[in-house]
Amino acid sequence: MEIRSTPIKDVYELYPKVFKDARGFFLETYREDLLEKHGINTRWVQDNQSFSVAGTVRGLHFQHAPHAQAKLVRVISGKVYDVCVDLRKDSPTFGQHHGLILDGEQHNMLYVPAGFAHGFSVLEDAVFTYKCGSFYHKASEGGVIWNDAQLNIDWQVEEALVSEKDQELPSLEEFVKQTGGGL
Ligand SMILES: Cc1cn([C@H]2C[C@H](O)[C@@H](COP(=O)(O)OP(=O)(O)O[C@H]3O[C@@H](C)C(=O)[C@@H](O)[C@H]3O)O2)c(=O)[nH]c1=O
Repeated sequence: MEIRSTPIKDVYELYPKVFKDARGFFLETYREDLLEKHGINTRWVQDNQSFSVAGTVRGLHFQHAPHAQAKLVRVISGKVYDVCVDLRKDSPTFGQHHGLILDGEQHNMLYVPAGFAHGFSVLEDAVFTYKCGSFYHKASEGGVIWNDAQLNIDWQVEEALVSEKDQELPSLEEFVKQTGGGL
């Protein structure tokens, strides 16, 4: 597995080695020792899975401290454009995002630290799965609107299918006011 740093500190892309043969393929989907080499010592406590039709956008989500979640995200089948947004107060890259294609061919992953909002758009019907470093805590859920003008994320979908809950998320500007500058 190759772990690559990104323009945003503490965010990593992971590319597992995929062994293909006549039966199909094999890959390691999680290696604690390799993540530890990058200072990632997250104790993963919850795994989630969702399925989304093409055109869906889920996000941008986070949980407030003390229930903030690191996430290790990947696609089992299909293709998404996955995005994390740096919302760490005082981070030099606050408000910047990192996006990449995750798909069921490369089986690549993104490590999203706590302090980031996360979301994805679905380019081909996708089964999405992720590990979480903290349990789901409904009262701590927060987010930023997916199509925020300041964030200016190119989601690569024409007509986005977005949940009612996600349509009501605040803008980045409102989020900054509410939180006094970030997470
Ligand atoms: C996230 C989550 C949701 N749920 C429930 C709440 C709700 O009734 C139903 C669907 O929840 P949502 O609409 O929030 O699901 P979804 O929009 O897929 O939420 C997820 O989006 C991506 C982008 C993330 O980064 C995740 O952390 C998570 O926030 O599932 C749980 O029971 N446990 C969980 O951990």
